[in-house]
Amino acid sequence: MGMDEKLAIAQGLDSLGVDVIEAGSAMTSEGERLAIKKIADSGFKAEICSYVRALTADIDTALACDVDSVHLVVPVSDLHIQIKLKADRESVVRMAVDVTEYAKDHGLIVELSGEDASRADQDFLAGLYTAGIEAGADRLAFCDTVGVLVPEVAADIFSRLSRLEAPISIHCHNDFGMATANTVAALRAGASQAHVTVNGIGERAGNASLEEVVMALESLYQIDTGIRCKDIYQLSRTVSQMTGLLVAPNKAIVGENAFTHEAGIHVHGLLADTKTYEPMQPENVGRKRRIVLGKHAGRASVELAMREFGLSVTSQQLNQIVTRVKELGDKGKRVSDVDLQSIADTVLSIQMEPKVKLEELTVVAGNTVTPTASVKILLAGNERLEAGVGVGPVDAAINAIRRAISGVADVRLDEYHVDAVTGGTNALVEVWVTMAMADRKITARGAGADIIMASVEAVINGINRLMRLEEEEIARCRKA
Ligand SMILES: CC(=O)SCCNC(=O)CCNC(=O)[C@H](O)C(C)(C)COP(=O)(O)OP(=O)(O)OC[C@H]1O[C@@H](n2cnc3c(N)ncnc32)[C@H](O)[C@@H]1OP(=O)(O)O
Ligand SMILES: CC(=O)C(=O)O
Repeated sequence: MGMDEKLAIAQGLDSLGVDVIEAGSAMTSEGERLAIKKIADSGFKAEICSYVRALTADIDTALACDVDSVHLVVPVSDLHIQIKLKADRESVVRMAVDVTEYAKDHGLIVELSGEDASRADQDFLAGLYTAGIEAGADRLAFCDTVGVLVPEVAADIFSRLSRLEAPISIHCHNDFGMATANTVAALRAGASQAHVTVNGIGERAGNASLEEVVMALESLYQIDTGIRCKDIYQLSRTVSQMTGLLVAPNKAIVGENAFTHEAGIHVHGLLADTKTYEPMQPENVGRKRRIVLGKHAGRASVELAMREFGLSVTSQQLNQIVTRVKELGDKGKRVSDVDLQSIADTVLSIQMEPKVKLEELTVVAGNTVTPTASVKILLAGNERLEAGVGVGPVDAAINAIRRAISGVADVRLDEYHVDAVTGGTNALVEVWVTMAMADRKITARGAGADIIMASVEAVINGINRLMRLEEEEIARCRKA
């Protein structure tokens, strides 16, 4: 991340209500120093911290960035002391004490941290912490650097360390997928702070995730963390966009599917009470519930979708629609709103002419031209010609179509996703879009060997669906 990205994330963390922002390691690079200084000088409520090694030169670098505090890390396992640092236990304690005193003399808050603490001799570690407190350390930290803690051991260690005369943080890595569980166990046993990262990003398999730790404490232990939970999802999206690190769809709390339901049995239960299949309300973390259709759909979910479409169906028609949805699901397809509408139209024998039809599309792209598209469409039988430019040929084609229908249907493209269904450069692609007009949102699909045509098909399907929904809404209002 560059300075702008780091600053935006720091702003998000500060608004979320975190106590300390570790803004980076000041000794890393000039760019990192500029970013840390900018964050430190931004007047955030949170304490701004820099990671430092047990070296006075690192303290000087952090001081030049105007930080409030340092996360002063000292290797404490024999493996790290002897093999990595080529030192011994006594000299490590001396380094910790000397650099803590140096940092305190220069006005910094010091969090003295044991690196690889979970593989260290715990008596030696306790002695080092005590020496650090005597040298002025304000807080301590215990790093499970390679993620080998388990919750029982974390609880056992922290029930002893929490007797020391300084608050102590838990810092967990996720190599075995245990970071959240270990963090929560340490907090329950007396740790007073937790080091966490948004979306669980971090070295190797990452660190304990902020959203998981916060929501586990809030929902499972009824602990008020002081975090503005409703802003968690927005910050997760910001971090993902700014780092380019995609969040897995099934990631707890912030994954695309964390509040999405497809299974018919689940949707049936949810309709009676959302608590049946949701351990927390999606709104609590800034999310919305989504019900999608696929081969696991049941009558209850399809009936719900029909009601949302404003269609009333008989029990027999409902069964037919469910069967066709499952047939599509069996072919490995997600069922878009447009797919469902066309299934319902077939079963209910409804014949609708699409409002928008593509007549012609020409796209020019290459290394010496701005991608440009021209379209001829029929809009309710009237010919419209338009052109558009874009960052690429797909963008240009979609912009041209949106211009051709503007004034009649002002649609937004909220999400665009393309999958190669088969391999190779002649792959069959499937394009999936989420489109919106005013506050209505729908999904649509297009497929083919030509990525531009598949994209245009998906977008035109979506536009037709949105225009039809609007027409039906107007008709309902007139009737009422
Ligand atoms: C677990 C964690 O440490 S999480 C934080 C990790 N953060 C970073 O690594 C920040 C990014 N790192 C960097 O930009 C570079 O590694 C720098 C600028 C810090 C150092 O670069 P270099 O001087 O080229 O050293 P290099 O990275 O090869 O090796 C690290 C050096 O730090 C020493 N070191 C490592 N940890 C510590 C520590 N906690 N205290 C004191 N010295 C340490 C190593 O022994 C090694 O010293 P040596 O070069 O005298 O053998
Ligand atoms: C400091 C750190 O990231 C660790 O030891 O895990």
